[in-house]
Amino acid sequence: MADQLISTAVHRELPGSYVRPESQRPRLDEVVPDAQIPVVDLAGPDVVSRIGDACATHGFFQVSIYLSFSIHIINRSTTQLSQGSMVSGGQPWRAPGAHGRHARRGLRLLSAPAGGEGQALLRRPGQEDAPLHQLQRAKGDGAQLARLPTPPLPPARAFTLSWETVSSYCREVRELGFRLYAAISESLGLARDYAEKALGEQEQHMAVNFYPECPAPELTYGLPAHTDPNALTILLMDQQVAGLQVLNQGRWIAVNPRPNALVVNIGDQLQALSNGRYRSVWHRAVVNSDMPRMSVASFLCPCNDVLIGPAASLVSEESPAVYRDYTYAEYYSKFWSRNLDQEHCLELFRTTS
Ligand SMILES: O=C(O)CCC(=O)C(=O)O
Ligand SMILES: [Fe+2]
Repeated sequence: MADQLISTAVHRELPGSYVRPESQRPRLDEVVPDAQIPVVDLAGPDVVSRIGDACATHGFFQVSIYLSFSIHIINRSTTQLSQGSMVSGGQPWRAPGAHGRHARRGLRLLSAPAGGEGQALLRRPGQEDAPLHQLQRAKGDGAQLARLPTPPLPPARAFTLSWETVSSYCREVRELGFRLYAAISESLGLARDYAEKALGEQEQHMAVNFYPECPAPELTYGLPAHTDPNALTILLMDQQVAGLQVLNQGRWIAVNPRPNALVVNIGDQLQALSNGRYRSVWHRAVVNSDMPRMSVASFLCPCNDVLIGPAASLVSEESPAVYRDYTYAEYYSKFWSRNLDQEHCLELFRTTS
């Protein structure tokens, strides 16, 4: 038990508490199945302008990458999980303490059986070896998770990964994030180190999302529509099972997994910094009836007390500041004090002029 990362219930019937009211269901028949979000090859031509275009039009893109060992292993693990096999070896996952204060909030373990509701656990430093069922539910800075009701938690599935694999994955994704910050800054006409400096010392949070197969995907969500409150998110998706959907020009489009690619999206803080030119768009995860799905999200988060607002050189008489300055701490607490699928949280920070 102690070395199990994820365990969850498999429901044969969708429990009533997960059934969404008619008006809030995903309407899967209206989703565009084969739309493409932009793909950027970091080793290819015009990287900066392609990233800039993607951030302005979709807020989402896929980056083709060379699959390093750690990315490959994690990729294979998430995919094998959906195929029903176990992956084992080395130490279990634990809070990435090697990143010290960058990982203050620990590793979020989130299982969302068949709904926007689910088990939410936060593995804090010092709790690494606690059996999953004994972990505290998230509190304090993880308050957003603590709102979720607890489903039964039999140890149905598990996998373990070595500590070295997880920590080198965290490091590589962080480096990729900083490369992307540089390209994003340049595409806005800012110095290449603008975003990295303006957002202060970055925390890196990771979420492992596990979506069990669901008998009635049309009645519920894996993760309801939301925007990401942080600056930049890098998502490793199951290679076999689609589930991520993105709102584009008023329609939900399915993001189909690509081999050797990670999905990147602009979070609310880069929308603010770009004075609204780049978009932190609504996205959601749906479940499916045949296979479970897993995704691993890495969130680059600004320093809590740094002042965030539109970059000065993007503000002019013709293009006044769309948002007021605020600290990330203020933003973050506002974000989680509302329902996720209410209005875009940045609207609450709009300038009145
Ligand atoms: O599982 C997915 O595809 C989406 C995950 C996500 O949006 C998140 O963790 O914020
Ligand atoms: Fe998200």
